[in-house]
Amino acid sequence: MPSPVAERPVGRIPVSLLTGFLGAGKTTLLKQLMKDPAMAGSVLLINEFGEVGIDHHLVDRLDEHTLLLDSGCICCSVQGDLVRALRELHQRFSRREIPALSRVLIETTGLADPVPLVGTLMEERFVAARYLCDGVLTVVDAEHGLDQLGRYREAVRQVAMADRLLIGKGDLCDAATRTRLEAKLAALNPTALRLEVRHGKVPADRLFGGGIYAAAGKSPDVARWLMDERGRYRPLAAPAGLAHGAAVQRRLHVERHGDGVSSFVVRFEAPVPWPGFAVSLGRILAAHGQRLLRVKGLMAVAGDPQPHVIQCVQDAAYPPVRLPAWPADGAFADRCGRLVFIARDLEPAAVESIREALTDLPGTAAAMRMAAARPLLPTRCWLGRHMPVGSERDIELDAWFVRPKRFAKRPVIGTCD
Ligand SMILES: Nc1nc2c(ncn2[C@@H]2O[C@H](COP(=O)(O)OP(=O)(O)OP(=O)(O)O)[C@@H](O)[C@H]2O)c(=O)[nH]1
Repeated sequence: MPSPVAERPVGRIPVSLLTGFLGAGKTTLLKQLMKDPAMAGSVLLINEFGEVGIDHHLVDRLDEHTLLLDSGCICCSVQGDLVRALRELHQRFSRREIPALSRVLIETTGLADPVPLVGTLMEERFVAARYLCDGVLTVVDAEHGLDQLGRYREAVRQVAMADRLLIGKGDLCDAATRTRLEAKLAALNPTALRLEVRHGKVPADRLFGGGIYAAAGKSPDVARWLMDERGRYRPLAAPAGLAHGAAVQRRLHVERHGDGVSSFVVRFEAPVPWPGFAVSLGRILAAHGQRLLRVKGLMAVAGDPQPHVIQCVQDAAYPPVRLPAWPADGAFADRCGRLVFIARDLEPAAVESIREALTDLPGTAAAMRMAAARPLLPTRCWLGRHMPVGSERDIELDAWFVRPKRFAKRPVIGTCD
């Protein structure tokens, strides 16, 4: 019997929102999910915060069924971008330019407020007649989730609106933190099905088919938020000039997220020496981690033709992986490394010092001395002060670990499968 996910829907096309705070593990889940045969015929819409998109390079299925919503924050431009994308998708489907759609899956930015997205799916005339919102899937970072729920309104709404709470990074979280997280999730959303996700692995048939999205059964806040949302976007629907539209979007963005969130990109003209880069990034995370919500990018590393994917959340750096090749188009076609930073309340002087630290990377010997002085950097470059390295040939790289070869036990940086 075919899985319910693969069945051709009668009438409206089901749409699911995949949300979760910055770095929670949405793309990791998407990457796994897209390998599931049950997802055949589904279309992905990927939205990212920040000028340079990374996520779509990490999901293998990059074809006409993966669309980028790359003009900023999806929840603040929902009437424009999302509606336009769904409209075009449906028109292409109606003209038989693309095969039947079994489902649309929208990966939101980590800062997205799901309320306007769900509101639009349920109420925008064109969309609601052709699509149905059948689920909000929220990935929760077991390592940082509690802190994020305490500090960010967006994280609270993502959890409260969920039909499924997908708890990832359980391997990085101690038992006491996990117990407190579970209690917080139960208070915010007692009815959502909670599923454990290990490195993005969860069966597709546990995620979908929950029926039409409804506020009933969720916290009373959910119905109130959806009600408040009604009419909020009317100014955008009015025949307004582009400048006016952008101003309204900017106002909505500040209303939703405050004006302290910023994003900037650091571009690298040449491949970086890994030890100097790892130590410098580790020092940046240690100094600014609380205000750095997310750092991610692709890096060109000296001596390696493959791009390295860099992933950090607050002051945690995750093991880098290699992509098989540089993207052939888009911003990374020039094969220059770029890091996208998303920060909250990071003053301009701090941004400048981050840029400087990454522009002026230390040589390998200096990096080793710096690492020896700070052995607990988030990028754990390790080298005993009394174990001098003769030459770069003596150094082994193992993810963020940089050490003399004679101490290396495990293989070097992994690849993105
Ligand atoms: N140890 C561990 N790491 C994980 C797990 N899930 C995700 N990660 C890592 O967390 C980092 C961020 O994951 P992403 O999937 O990129 O997070 P995201 O939610 O898509 O990030 P944004 O789109 O920037 O909001 C990556 O380095 C992942 O490999 C997990 O279950 N365990």
